[in-house]
Amino acid sequence: MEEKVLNRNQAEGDGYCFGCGPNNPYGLHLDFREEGERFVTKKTLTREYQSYGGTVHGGIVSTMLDEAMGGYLYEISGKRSVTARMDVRYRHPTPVGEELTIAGWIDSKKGKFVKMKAEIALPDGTITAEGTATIAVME
Ligand SMILES: CCCCCCCCCCCCCC(=O)SCCNC(=O)CCNC(=O)[C@H](O)C(C)(C)COP(=O)(O)OP(=O)(O)OC[C@H]1O[C@@H](n2cnc3c(N)ncnc32)[C@H](O)[C@@H]1OP(=O)(O)O
Repeated sequence: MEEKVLNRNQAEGDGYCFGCGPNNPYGLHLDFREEGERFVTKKTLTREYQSYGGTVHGGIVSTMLDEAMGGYLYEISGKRSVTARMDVRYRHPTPVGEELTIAGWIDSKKGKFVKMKAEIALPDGTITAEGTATIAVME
């Protein structure tokens, strides 16, 4: 499948996005690629990002889902895309120290609002968290 390499340094700002900015020393450095009609990356988190022992903090889980959705729209539109509403279903604990596959995709569009979906999967295919969001694509 064709894979487009994205250069976030060309994006607005200074590369300090907490989710994807390459220059933020405290950021997650999520490096998404467009794969077909999905925005996908893999990430293994260390225990600096945990809540209960061995489990990724729920806020970080939400951030990764948010990034997969808002970041995708920003990437394909070139316009600032802000999250207006977001819902997360935490199905299973998301473990630290295991490779996570994070993916986002478009569900539907209505005017400037785009409904998005996202998920986090373990190597065995278990979905640990699902996100839905309404993202506003700004003019
Ligand atoms: C290296 C550099 C990289 C660059 C960075 C890449 C980053 C990528 C990161 C990406 C990931 C990180 C992403 C982030 O972290 S984005 C940061 C977090 N999000 C925000 O800060 C967004 C803040 N909110 C707003 O700016 C506005 O509220 C928006 C723009 C959303 C709407 O403002 P607007 O002025 O248009 O509307 P309004 O608020 O006056 O409301 C007016 C009407 O609009 C309708 N309406 C409104 N909302 C919804 C909705 N949810 N569903 C359905 N309808 C909705 C509704 O009819 C409403 O009327 P009422 O029903 O209220 O009467």
